[in-house]
Formats: sequence, C-alpha cells, structure tokens
Amino acid sequence: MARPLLENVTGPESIRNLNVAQLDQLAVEIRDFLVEAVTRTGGHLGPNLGVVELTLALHRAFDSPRDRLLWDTGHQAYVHKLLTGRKDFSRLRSRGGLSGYPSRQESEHDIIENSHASTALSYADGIAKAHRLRGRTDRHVVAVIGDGALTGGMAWEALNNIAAAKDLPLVIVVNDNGRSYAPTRGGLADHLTTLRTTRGYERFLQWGKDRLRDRPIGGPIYEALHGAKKGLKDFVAPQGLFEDLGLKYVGPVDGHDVQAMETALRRAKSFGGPVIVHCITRKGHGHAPAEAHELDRFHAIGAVKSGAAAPAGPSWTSVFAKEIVSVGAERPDVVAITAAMLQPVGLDGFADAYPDRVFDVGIAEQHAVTSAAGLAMGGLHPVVAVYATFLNRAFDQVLMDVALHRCPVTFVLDRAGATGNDGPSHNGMWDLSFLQVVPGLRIAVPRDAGRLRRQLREALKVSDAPTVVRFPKGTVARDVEPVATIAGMDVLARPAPGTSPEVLLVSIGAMADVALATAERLAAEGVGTTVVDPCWVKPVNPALVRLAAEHQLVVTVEDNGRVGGVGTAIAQAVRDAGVNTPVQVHGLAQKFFDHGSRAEVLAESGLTAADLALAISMENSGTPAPTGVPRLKDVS
Ligand SMILES: Cc1ncc(C[n+]2csc(CCOP(=O)(O)OP(=O)(O)O)c2C)c(N)n1
Ligand SMILES: CC(=O)[C@@H](O)[C@H](O)COP(=O)(O)O
Ligand SMILES: [Mg+2]
Repeated sequence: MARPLLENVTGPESIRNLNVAQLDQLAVEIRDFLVEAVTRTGGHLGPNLGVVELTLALHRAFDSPRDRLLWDTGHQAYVHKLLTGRKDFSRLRSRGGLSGYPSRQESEHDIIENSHASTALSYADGIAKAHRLRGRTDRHVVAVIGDGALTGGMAWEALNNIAAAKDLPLVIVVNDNGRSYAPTRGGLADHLTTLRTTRGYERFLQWGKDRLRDRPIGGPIYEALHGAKKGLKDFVAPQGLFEDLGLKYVGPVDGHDVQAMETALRRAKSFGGPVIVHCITRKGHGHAPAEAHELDRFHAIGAVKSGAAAPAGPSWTSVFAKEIVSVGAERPDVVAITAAMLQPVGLDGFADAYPDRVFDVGIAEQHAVTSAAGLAMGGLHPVVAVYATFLNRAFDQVLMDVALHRCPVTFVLDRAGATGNDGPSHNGMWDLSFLQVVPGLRIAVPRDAGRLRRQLREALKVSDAPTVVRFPKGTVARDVEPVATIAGMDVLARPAPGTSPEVLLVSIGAMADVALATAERLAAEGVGTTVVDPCWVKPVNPALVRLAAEHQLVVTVEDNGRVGGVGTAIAQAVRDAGVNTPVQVHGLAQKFFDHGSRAEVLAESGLTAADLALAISMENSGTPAPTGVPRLKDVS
C-alpha cells in the first residue's frame, strides 16, 4: 500500500499539525509498514502494533528529545523509531541495521538501551530529580511501562520513591494490554483488570465520548468528565491502588484513540507532579493473525521468509521441555517457576501435565529465586527456568537465599551465551562468571541433547545444594559421544596414534563442535590434542587438573565472558595444585556486543576453529601474533 503520510514523517514535528483523520490514516500506514517489515526480519511485532496511537500521542503531547521519553524493556519502540527519522527496517536486529531496542548511537531520542524489564520508572525518577536539581523544571520525563513490566519489583521500588516526590514532573504511562507473553498474572494484574473492565466506568466514558465529542461545548465537558476528579472514578470504579500510593491517576484511557490519549497526556503533563496515565491497548492490534494468536499475540516472531528451510532440528528449549515433563511424572516433588515466560523457557508442557506444580510469578526473577528457596525449604525440588541474562538481577537471591541455606533448587538457564540479535543486554554471557563465587553451587553445561537430558536429571538428584543447567538459544547441537570417560568427564578426542599429547583442549558445553574442529586443524599441523568436556564445570573436577599436568598447554573454550568464567576457574585450580602447565582462556570478549547473529558474536571473539587453532599454534610456538587475530592479551 502507498504510505504518503508516513513517507513525509521525518521527525516528531512532522505529526504535530496532522488532524484526526490524518492521524488515523498515519496509524494505518504505520501498522501496514510494521507488518510488512517485521514479518520479513523477525522481531517484536505484537507489542509494537499495540502502541501505534500511544506513540503518536506521546510525540504530539511532548517534545522529545527535550522531554525524555523512556521505554521500559524497549521492545515496543519501533513506532518511536519511525517517528524519529528511522525508517530503514530492512536489517532490523541484524548487524549494521537498526537495533530492536532504543539505541543512543542511533538517535538523541533514545535513552534506555537495556532490554531488561521493570527499570524505566527508576531511570525516570533519577532523570526527573536531575532536572529539578539543575533547574530544568520545564522538561518532562515520560516512562512507558507495560503491565507485565509493572509486575517487576524494581517498578514498585521506583513508585514508592516517585509517590513521595509530589513536585516531580514525571508522567508514567502504563501500557496495559493485559499481557506479558501470556496474560499477566498476579494481584496487580487483577487490579488493572478491575480498573480496565469496570463496565460502568467504561460505558460511562463511551457514552460521554459518543454524545459529547462532536458538540461544540461537548469537548470541554467530555474533557472534564474524562479527567474526572476521584469522586467520579470511585463512583464507577474501585479505589485505585496508585491513588492509595498518593499518585495522581488518569484513566483508563483508550490507548488506540490518539485524541483521547493526547488529551490525557496533556492533562497529565499539566499536573506538574507524578501522574499515572493508565492506557488500555491490545497487543497485535490491527493485524488479525496477531490478534488471534492466543499464545502471545505475536510478541516476538521469527523472520517469515518464503521458502525458508525449516529449522535443522529441535531447539535446546524443546529438549528441556520434553525431559522435564517425563521427570515430572517420576518426581512429584519437582515443581517449576517461570518469570512470565512459560512457553519461551519450555515449561508449557509441564504446566499442561502438572498445572498445580508450575508458578508464573510475573517478571519477578528475584521473587522467583527466593520463592524457590521457600519451596525447597518446604520439601520440594523447584526448577527455576529463566533466560540466563535475566538471572543477573537475582544474584543475591541465588547467593544468600538459596545457596546459603543449601537449598536444592535447579536453575535452568536458557539463551545462555551469545544470543546476538537481541543486542548486548540479551547475551547470556555473565552466568558462568558471577555463579563461580557461589559456595556449593554446581554448574552443568551440556554439549548436546543427550547430555542435557542426563545432566538435568543429575542436577535434580542433588538434594543439598543448588544446581545450574545452562544452554544456548536455537537448534540443539548434534550428539557427540565420548571416546572415553575419566572421573565423570567425557573425552571427545585423543591425539592421533603416535602423536604426543601436547594440548588439552577443554570444551565447555555447546562449543564441542568448534573444539573438535580446532583439534583437527592442530592435528594437521602435527599437534597432538586431547579434547575433554568436563560436563560439570563447577566445582572444577580434580581429574582435569591431573590431565593438565600431562599436557604442555591447557586451552579452555566457553560461550561466556572470558573474565571470571570457567576457564579462569580452571586456571586457578591448576595453579592452586602447583601444576605449571600454562592455561589459555578463550571466551566471549568482556564487552557489550552490538546486535548481530550468534555466529557473528562468537567470531568477533575469535571463537572459531580457525582463530582458536591459530591462537594455540602461536602460543605453542611462541611466534608473534599475526595481525587481525585477537591475541589473548588484546581481548579483555
Ligand atoms: C528482567 C526481564 N525478564 C524477562 C524479560 C523478557 N520479556 C521481554 S518483554 C516481556 C513481556 C513484557 O510485557 P509488558 O511489559 O506488558 O510489555 P508488552 O510486551 O505487553 O508491551 C518479557 C517477559 C525481560 N525483557 N526482562
Ligand atoms: C524483549 C524480550 O526480552 C524478549 O521478548 C526476547 O526478545 C525474546 O527472546 P527470544 O526471541 O530469544 O525468545
Ligand atoms: Mg503487556
């Protein structure tokens, strides 16, 4: 379809003189653009279809970037990007293309790049206070937060502070579509539903809108009714949780009505203190297949390429999903916890089979972990299934609530290692580092489906310590059977007959194929390599230290940040045992990676067979590093 209005949008100022009909037409054009573009590249189609009118109203009521617009989680900022001069979505989430989240290097209109949910209100609190202290009282801060993100604890820590700062010019837009992926759970969600679905209040507003809107005097009366004092709302809707906190509340507003949204936002802006604008939207709005998609309203879709080959095999997640269901039949003490991601982490089958043994705590990873400690203290064995990067925010809970009490909690960390397209805050590259310091906690890193099934069961058998099983995103690696086992470790390859064992290549988890290919390259140079997979990487297996003593060089390869990871722990154990074999540690560079494919992120850190073989050969022969290959000392 032609998109004449969208084509003329070069920045927020372009939409400020459009009339209602033009805005409605522009919304149609934006939706059409999003469906076409995001279907081609993959991305967060549903959330962005739900915020078209909301974003138009925001950029009309406020003056970005002077006014700061913050997007919680940031996956719903595509329309914001379109309205701030970024229309080339052809390489969305691919290296060199637009990020799938706000990006400060892309635009001065973008402020938060972290894709971890429930943070926007805290940023807003800080920025608004900074404006006040710097005398910038004419600048507004607006935070858009979803009903899902509002179930995160940080959001309530922020609200507690914001509510106390009566003169803080801060507008909080609650984008309430009733869903994270699935319908949002919990008492807060129920309260929002009450506000949203109180028929009397909605019907009353609709009556006002229909009858008053087009009359000359109707507008102001409608405005007065819509911006009703508390009395009206109490009369037709229950006392608001937010008002109990001392926050002004405007809404619920139809988030798909640009005019109503703009009116509400301007009213909120005029208050001069913290205000909640509760807007009601529909995820996937305006695109029938998304609206009909019961699972998650096209929350995050893959690229729909005509004729694209089907995935090469099952995903890591699906292997876990199947195994945990069979474990559930054998172990009535096993229960599971998700942080609003039941299906993405593979617990949907378990939930279908054992509905009473799955708990969706909302986007509340800290609560998930300590609640798991409670479940364990109650005699159960909880499985906490989260994306690896999201466990970061529950580190203290793992350390002091689970490990200190030696609770038998099993953490299943999906999307561990380089994920790539979701940008720097989604790479699960931290867990093998920060979990190293947790006393008693044990970590399994399966290399394939067979090991995932086995190690999950091994983890669930541990009754006096927390355990971790972590695996990457995507298609599960092919099964690699060991040629031998040594004290629970799998030997994947030995030096060719007649070749002395020079290099001990320690392959961690899904890096097995890269490690084996590296060993082949080294063998071609006559370098004898033993490839070993420890399977359980924490604590370091003493047999690995003994193997190190039998080789001239130890090389470790892991899909985690280099600093403080498994390789570092092995180097420390080798040193502590008085073994002088040098250890060469390979992992992801300790940096924030630009979005790109998993392969691009791994290659950027030299985690390819070619780069590893070269680095090992150089180390082995002591020759100076050729240009281009990151010397280990050069890669932080
Ligand atoms: C700490 C954290 N946990 C989980 C996620 C994964 N996640 C991304 S979007 C999303 C749902 C967000 O729901 P909501 O805030 O209501 O926004 P909507 O998609 O409905 O617009 C979740 C759980 C995340 N980004 N951050
Ligand atoms: C925004 C967010 O955190 C999730 O939607 C994430 O983007 C999903 O990642 P996967 O596509 O790997 O499930
Ligand atoms: Mg939502």
